[in-house]
Amino acid sequence: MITTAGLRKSYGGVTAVRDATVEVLPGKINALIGPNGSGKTTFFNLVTGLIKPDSGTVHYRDTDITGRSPHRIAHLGLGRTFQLCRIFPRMTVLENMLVAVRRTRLRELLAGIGNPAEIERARGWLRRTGIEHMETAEARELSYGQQKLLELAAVLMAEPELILLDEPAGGVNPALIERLVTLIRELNAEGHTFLVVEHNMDMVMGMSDHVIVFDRGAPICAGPPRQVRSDPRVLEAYLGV
Ligand SMILES: Nc1ncnc2c1ncn2[C@@H]1O[C@H](COP(=O)(O)OP(=O)(O)OP(=O)(O)O)[C@@H](O)[C@H]1O
Repeated sequence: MITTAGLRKSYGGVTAVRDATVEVLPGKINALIGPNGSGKTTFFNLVTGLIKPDSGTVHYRDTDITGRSPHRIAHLGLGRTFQLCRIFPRMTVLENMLVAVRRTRLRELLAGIGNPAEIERARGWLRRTGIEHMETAEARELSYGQQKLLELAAVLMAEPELILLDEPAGGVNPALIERLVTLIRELNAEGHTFLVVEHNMDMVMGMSDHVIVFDRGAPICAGPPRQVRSDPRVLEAYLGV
């Protein structure tokens, strides 16, 4: 679904991503793992247009999206969350949902806010993420885990085909992680493809179909969890053995 070829990004003397030729499989739960600083977030930012590569290409299905702006890429059907949750803290939960939809023109945005059909759709996603009872609360009143669920619910308002999650379980309590995994599995069964960056290995190995491993900016192996888990290159990357 996403194919990158020879993707590269450097910051001064640091090469954050190098030789990244990666395939994100359609219809699957794909995971991207690797030690701290191995280039996962930079790779996400390159794919979603937040930063431009020094060289290499990114394709979404058959479309070359290299260097396109984030909103143009989002319009094609890519939705993403951030490692440090991005919501509007002083807006209510429902308002966060209504401003999140895939609209860039102010007129359309304002039309969505009072639109009963949009409000119903927003409530539907809040129900699915289990935070519908917080609808009128300001987003900052939610626990960190609930804020991450809100961010995902807001992403779902745009009905993305591919959903990229950056450390969805980071700082989230085990009960909410379980809810999140169930939701990811259900959404995947309904046709959404996932690419998830995550350090929680139990979560990654338990739910993913395809795991891509980065080390020092480059992909070192990819495959089903069982294969990746026993790959000596992965053990070396993590343990430095
Ligand atoms: N804007 C930037 N300026 C300078 N260096 C950067 C920048 N962004 C990333 N880097 C460097 O690039 C490398 C890869 O960083 P990146 O955040 O992509 O790794 P990561 O695998 O997502 O790490 P983590 O698991 O800790 O989130 C690191 O050495 C980092 O310090």
